[in-house]
Amino acid sequence: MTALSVNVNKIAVLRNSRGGGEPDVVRAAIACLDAGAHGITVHPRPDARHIRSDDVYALSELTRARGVEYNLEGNPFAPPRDGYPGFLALCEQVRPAQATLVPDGDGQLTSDHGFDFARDGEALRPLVAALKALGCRVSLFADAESMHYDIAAAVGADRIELYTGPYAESHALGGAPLDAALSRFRAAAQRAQAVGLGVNAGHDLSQDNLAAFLATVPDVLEVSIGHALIGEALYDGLDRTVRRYLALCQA
Ligand SMILES: CC(=O)[C@@H](O)[C@H](O)COP(=O)(O)O
Ligand SMILES: NCC(=O)COP(=O)(O)O
Repeated sequence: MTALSVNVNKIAVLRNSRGGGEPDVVRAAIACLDAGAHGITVHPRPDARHIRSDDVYALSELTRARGVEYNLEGNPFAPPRDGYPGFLALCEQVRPAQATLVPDGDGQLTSDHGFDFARDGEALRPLVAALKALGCRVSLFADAESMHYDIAAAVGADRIELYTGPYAESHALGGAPLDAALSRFRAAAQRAQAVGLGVNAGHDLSQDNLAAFLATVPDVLEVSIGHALIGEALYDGLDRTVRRYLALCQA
């Protein structure tokens, strides 16, 4: 079975658009967990465009109280700034069950690539060690095309998270592009698993494209899903939407 971690960034986008506290990120996370989600993901960004440090702390308390996985995603190389203590400092403060390192910058609309392990491996090694010393499982955001998962394993990572944005784009095209993407992601998961890494997946996964992905890519341990899920929940509600994703994860 694949675990579902719901990313609640988008609830914070809506809240921040007006200031104040509504919609409430913690209340939304509770609704997802009550529906059976296995965990909660957030990806705080240094510009605080959505999730802020106080959300990270509040969701840490919630996930700890509920005994579910907390997956904190972020760029470990982004320097601290006012209101953002840095990814490692946040992890020290809340000790998430899983820390997912993502090589993205403020200028990006959203995450759009994984690590270049041949280039970044040695810089990642001490960060992975520090996070593991805090008790976090460490996952590294990775492109399906990477031929260097062995380096991710060698620097101590437990898992990779396959960046599924390109898969979602190919799924929308269907036909040969979809078949090629499915083969590419299947081969990527197999290469990672062959060097001892667990495989997570995320970005732009949706009710439309998730089933084909999970049916083809072997042993995906966790998917983290936010943008599509929160959008779909506007029509159907969080409870029903999360339950539909869970059914897809368990199929
Ligand atoms: C790493 C990843 O794919 C997600 O964490 C995604 O980047 C969510 O971030 P935004 O909600 O800021 O787009
Ligand atoms: N790690 C991916 C994630 O948390 C959610 O990505 P998206 O579903 O918002 O694209």
